[in-house]
Amino acid sequence: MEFIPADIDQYCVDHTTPEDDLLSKLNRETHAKVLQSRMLSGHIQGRFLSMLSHMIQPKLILEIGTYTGYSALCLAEGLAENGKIITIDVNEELEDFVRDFFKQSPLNDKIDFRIGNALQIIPVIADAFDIVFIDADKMNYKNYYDLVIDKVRTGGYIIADNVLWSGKVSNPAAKDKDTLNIREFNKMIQDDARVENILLPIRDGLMVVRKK
Ligand SMILES: C[S@@+](CC[C@H](N)C(=O)[O-])C[C@H]1O[C@@H](n2cnc3c(N)ncnc32)[C@H](O)[C@@H]1O
Repeated sequence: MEFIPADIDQYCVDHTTPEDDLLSKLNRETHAKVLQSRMLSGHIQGRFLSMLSHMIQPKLILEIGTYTGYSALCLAEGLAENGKIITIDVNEELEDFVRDFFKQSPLNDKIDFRIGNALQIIPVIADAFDIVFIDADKMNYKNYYDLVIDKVRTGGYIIADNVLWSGKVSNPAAKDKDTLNIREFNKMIQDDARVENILLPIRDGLMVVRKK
């Protein structure tokens, strides 16, 4: 679902810094070779994640849901010197594809790509995160949030993707499991006194949360 008219969307694209060659190739190859290519963040959201990362200059980013690595590469662009991004995905079938793209990036040394279930990997990470990007299975968004909130430094950020779920969140007739999960997640954030938050209608909706 498009939230803004196609001509305005195109105008935004035309007035946004283009993807670099590697991201453009990754975008193309994901669409040509990988199932469910809609999951890739894409140009505008990728530039937004990169911009946020440059503003925050994080030392440590956690990404939950690598897919083909597009958003990991965008987030890595703003890392502080000696900064690192840990990105986790459960899908081992994509591992070679993703590692091949990471190796072509000058940021490869800053990317710690882990294959496995994020629910099991996050509890054994001891460091404090400056940014967490939640972009995996929707039924576990609340669990991911609970797992990371104490590991985010004060003043750090959690960003969650797809929180508008193609607009279904505001349609009372939509009662499928993922919609209910995302709705509950959004309410949980809205009611959490430990954070302040803004829901931005970028692509499928980004919830940006700052830990007080
Ligand atoms: C929406 S895609 C991520 C897109 C990517 N962040 C981007 O913007 O290009 C969601 C990914 O989450 C992964 N995933 C689902 N459940 C997971 C889990 N329990 N642990 C780790 N990754 C998981 C899927 O394999 C899939 O690749």
